[in-house]
Amino acid sequence: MTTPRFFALVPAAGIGERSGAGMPKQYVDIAGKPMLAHTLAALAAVPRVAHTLVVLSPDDDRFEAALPHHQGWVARVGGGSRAESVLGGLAELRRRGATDDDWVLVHDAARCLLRPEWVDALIDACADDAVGGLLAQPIADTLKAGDAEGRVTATVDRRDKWAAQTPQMFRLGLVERALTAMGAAATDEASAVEALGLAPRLVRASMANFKVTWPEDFALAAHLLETK
Ligand SMILES: Nc1ccn([C@@H]2O[C@H](COP(=O)(O)OP(=O)(O)OP(=O)(O)O)[C@@H](O)[C@H]2O)c(=O)n1
Ligand SMILES: C[C@](O)(CO)[C@H](O)COP(=O)(O)O
Repeated sequence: MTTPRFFALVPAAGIGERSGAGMPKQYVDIAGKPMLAHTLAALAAVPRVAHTLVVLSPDDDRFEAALPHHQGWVARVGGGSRAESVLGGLAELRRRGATDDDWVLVHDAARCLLRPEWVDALIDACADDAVGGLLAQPIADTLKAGDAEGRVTATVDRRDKWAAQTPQMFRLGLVERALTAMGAAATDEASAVEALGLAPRLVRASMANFKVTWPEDFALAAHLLETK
């Protein structure tokens, strides 16, 4: 049996509607570079990652101008949901030689605060795991359920709750089967794997690995990148 390799897959085919940026948020300039460039630089600094594949929308006409010196793998195989974009990327990894047993670390383009040491920690924790796992943060705040009027309907027991982050690391064959079965309803890879009856490993991460989602997140990300 050949030694499994580690590939990173970065879905970057979203439109960033919640960000209010008026353009796909992965191309918004943060601390002097497009958000996506920060994300890719962190993954490129992990020697165990053999290749990183960026998944763009088939309509993307910004990538080459935004990242003119990029030399890594890029494919315009994104879909209408994050899960479809990841599935398109997995098929592309196969076309480029990846096989069922290789590990794939799926990481949101929008988590541009990623640090190489967090990726290494995930790989160290999961490389010998039968299922795989994800970076995640135990919930520190009291957790509320709310209704459409913005009123609390319940306080949710937070003791076993974690906020899922990325990268999420699974074998190519497993994550492809899981996402194919669950489809667009899968908001992350782990939930699709869970639906197969498996229990991904939770690897404690940092709050700083947050996903730039809302308009105010750009300033926070810029501050953290400028002061790191
Ligand atoms: N059809 C999609 C939707 C999302 N993504 C990617 O999945 C990651 C996480 O998604 P999210 O933060 O929700 O990004 P957007 O979908 O762009 O944002 P929004 O939901 O606000 O439109 C992002 O890197 C985004 O580019 C993708 O590749 N393909
Ligand atoms: C994958 C993810 O970042 C884990 O928290 C999250 O589920 C993505 O959700 P989004 O609605 O696509 O931003």
